[in-house]
Amino acid sequence: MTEKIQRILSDSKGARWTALFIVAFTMMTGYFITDVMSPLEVLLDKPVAAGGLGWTSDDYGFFAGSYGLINVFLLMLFFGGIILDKMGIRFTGIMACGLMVIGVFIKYYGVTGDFGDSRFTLSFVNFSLPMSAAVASLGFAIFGVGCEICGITVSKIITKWFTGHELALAMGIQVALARLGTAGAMMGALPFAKAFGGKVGAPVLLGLVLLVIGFLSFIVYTVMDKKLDKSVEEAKGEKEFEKEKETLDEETDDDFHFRDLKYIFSNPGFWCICLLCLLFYSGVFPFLKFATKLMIANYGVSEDMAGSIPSLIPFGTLLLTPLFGSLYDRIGKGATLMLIGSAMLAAVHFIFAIHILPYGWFAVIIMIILGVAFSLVPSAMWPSVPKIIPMKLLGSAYAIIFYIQNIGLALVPMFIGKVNGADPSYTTSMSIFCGFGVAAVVISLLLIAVDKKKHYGLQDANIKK
Ligand SMILES: N[C@@H](Cc1c[nH]cn1)C(=O)NCC(=O)O
Repeated sequence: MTEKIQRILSDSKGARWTALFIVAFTMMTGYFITDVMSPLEVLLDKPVAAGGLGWTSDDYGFFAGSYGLINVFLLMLFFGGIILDKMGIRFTGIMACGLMVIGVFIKYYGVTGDFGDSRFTLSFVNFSLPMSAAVASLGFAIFGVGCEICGITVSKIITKWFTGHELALAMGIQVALARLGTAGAMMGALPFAKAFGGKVGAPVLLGLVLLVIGFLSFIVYTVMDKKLDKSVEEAKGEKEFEKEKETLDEETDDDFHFRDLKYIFSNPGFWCICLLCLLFYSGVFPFLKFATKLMIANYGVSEDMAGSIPSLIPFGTLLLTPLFGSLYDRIGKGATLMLIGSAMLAAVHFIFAIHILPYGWFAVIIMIILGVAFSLVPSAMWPSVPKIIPMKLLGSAYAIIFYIQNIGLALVPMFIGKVNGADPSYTTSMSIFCGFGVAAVVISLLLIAVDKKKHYGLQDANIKK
């Protein structure tokens, strides 16, 4: 038995954890860029003459939501999943990293170029943005395509290496490292920009450099991926082994057929996860984009410290996501973890909406609770997908989930930007975020019921004894 277990590369603990850390680093640099401008709203809305970019809260909302625009309206994420299942991990990963770098380059040009007073206008839909916001949004939208496709690729990579091992722990650690990127951006971007004379471009340039290093590390991963495939091929010759590693063997790119997608679309558990993902993440990522200014406006936190409080959310998840992931691996109860996380999300946003205790220390406590919620749901949600969907369709399944999630990531910030313009007290926007939490609770309950009926095993441990 032991002899057989050593036969493919992913059975080596060292090899699979090395692979994980390499791709997790790439994702971390992507997450840094995703949120590098989130704490900078206070600089962006200063007039051009005062060193800002003269964006309104509406302009900023559009920019924040532009991340998901191409993914949603050009169905890029959907195609990304199919490309992943058809063309494989190495091709798709490199393509995604390339898109991220191009996108950030354009975004950097958007926030540093001299556009004077020029505006980008679509008069037939009554739409107008400062040119800097339009160019930065275009870059962010291209980056968003790359980052999301890279995300589904990394999820598939982890499933490929960790199925039958510490799958949820590995996914938890990847997400935790990604959050380190978010936390670094939330904490560091504003002080870094200020250190460079309040220049918004400085932290973006830093992100660009990190991203290029992340791209290089993905290229290193492709060497490991090739070696894993080779070891699987070699092991395939042995019938007995083939049977044992059925799941991994299924993952040959030739096995993907479009007609199989109906298996995904007709799966009720899959739809519950999609909806839960849309609702839960709409209550977290878009909230992060506005949280720094909320701290200044409603909790009297100084501009320099304001980004640090929301950064507690991703920082909290650093330890907790792997911890809850490991709990799921060993004890199970994945659907229950998602329910508890959703309930906490609703409670936190309710507290923000009703403005009780407007002190910085109280905001810190609430952010920590949100950090726990933000650990519970992802640590259980992402490793639950392979329990519902077979390996050969996993790329497409993650892509569809991310696609639906991106509808929220694109539209919610745009909507909230407008809402905050009309109601700067944040009561309306926080009530909307609370509504997402309540709806997520309802879907989590539904998921528990569907799991009971269909026996997906979401409440079962992942590690087979
Ligand atoms: N689809 C991503 C969203 C994202 C945010 N920043 C970069 N990508 C996602 O949901 N990833 C999983 C997670 O829990 O962060």
